[in-house]
Amino acid sequence: MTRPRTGPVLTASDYQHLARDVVDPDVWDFIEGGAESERTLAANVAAFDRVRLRPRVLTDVSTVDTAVSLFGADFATPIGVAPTAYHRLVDAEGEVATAQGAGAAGALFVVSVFASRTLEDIAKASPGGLWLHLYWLSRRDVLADLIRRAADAGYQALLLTVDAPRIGRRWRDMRNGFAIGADVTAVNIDEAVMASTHRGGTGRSAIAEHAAQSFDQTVTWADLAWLRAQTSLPIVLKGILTAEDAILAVEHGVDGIVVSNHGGRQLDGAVAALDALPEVVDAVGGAMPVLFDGGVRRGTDALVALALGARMVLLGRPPLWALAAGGADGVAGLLETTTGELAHAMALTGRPRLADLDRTVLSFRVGGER
Ligand SMILES: Cc1cc2nc3c(=O)[nH]c(=O)nc-3n(C[C@H](O)[C@H](O)[C@H](O)COP(=O)(O)O)c2cc1C
Ligand SMILES: CCCCC(=O)C(=O)O
Repeated sequence: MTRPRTGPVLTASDYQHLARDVVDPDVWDFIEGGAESERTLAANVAAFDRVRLRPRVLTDVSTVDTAVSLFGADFATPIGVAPTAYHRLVDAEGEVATAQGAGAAGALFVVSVFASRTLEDIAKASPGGLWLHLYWLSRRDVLADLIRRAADAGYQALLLTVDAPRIGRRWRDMRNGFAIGADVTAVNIDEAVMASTHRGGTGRSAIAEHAAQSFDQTVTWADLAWLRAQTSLPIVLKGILTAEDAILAVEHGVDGIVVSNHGGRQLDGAVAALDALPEVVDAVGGAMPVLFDGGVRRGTDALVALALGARMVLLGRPPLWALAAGGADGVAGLLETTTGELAHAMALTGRPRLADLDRTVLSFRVGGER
């Protein structure tokens, strides 16, 4: 995609180019990179390029409605912000600015457990809906404390990421000896738990080493009962790619799932997120909302995922590009732009309501389905 160096910022790709000029090269690799050969990272984006749309005509598209509600909260857009760690790596205000931008756009913001601003400061600054993301840390006392703080601060749901019992082998980070700079910390977790994230070294990623030390790799479906007992907030699992696991999620009484391969950062060679979406939606059969992330870069991408049955789509890297390029205004601008593209695509496909979006809008086969 080409872009003028100056001039209006029209697309997510424009924010990406602007961000590249201002972000430290090692941080850029951390953001942009995926696991190993980055095949799944590439597949996520390529999957959208295989899809073409079947527009219907002569429907009244004078009003297009992108509003959606989830767990009793209303959002102006079905395009939200996925959990990503350490926003202060790219902006001094970090997650506070992201929350302001997402809230201004009426979008959901899922705050990473590795946020670099406190949950309370983010909540105070946020005019919109927030969820808290968790990794299953070995220290259950730390988890229980985070869950209590999230509820107290008004977070509306918990999102547990289940595709990262250990962190993917991200060659870029390993080659860079990537570590989190001393000025950026995961302030919501004990410094003692987080100390190793600051210690890089040749051939090693400090983040991966930290996860190996602090994540509980023994966790199974049975442990979800412990989480359920900690909170009355909805619990959403992120990182489901198969019908088998979707059915287990329903059986274990979770409240929602996110179809995701972690933006190609975990299992290299995993199925493209879009290709996994139809089988998961079909397996869930409407029992709970299915969300989606991975490779969404345009409104038409969001439309495709929504048409396959996603209730909401999340963006991972693009909000970081926008935050780096323009702070809170950048994040709001990105979400408003992408939502505008979605609304435009809904009008031009003759489907002015989200409820009108179904698989008849897709002409190419995705994940073995239409
Ligand atoms: C820099 C970065 C940090 C991330 N941190 C987290 C995290 O803390 N927890 C998590 O579940 N996913 C994390 N992710 C994955 C995103 O939530 C999301 O699944 C992925 O980025 C979506 O793909 P996309 O970047 O193509 O939109 C991270 C992704 C990036 C790029
Ligand atoms: C230790 C976890 C780092 C955040 C993460 O999940 C990612 O980089 O994808």
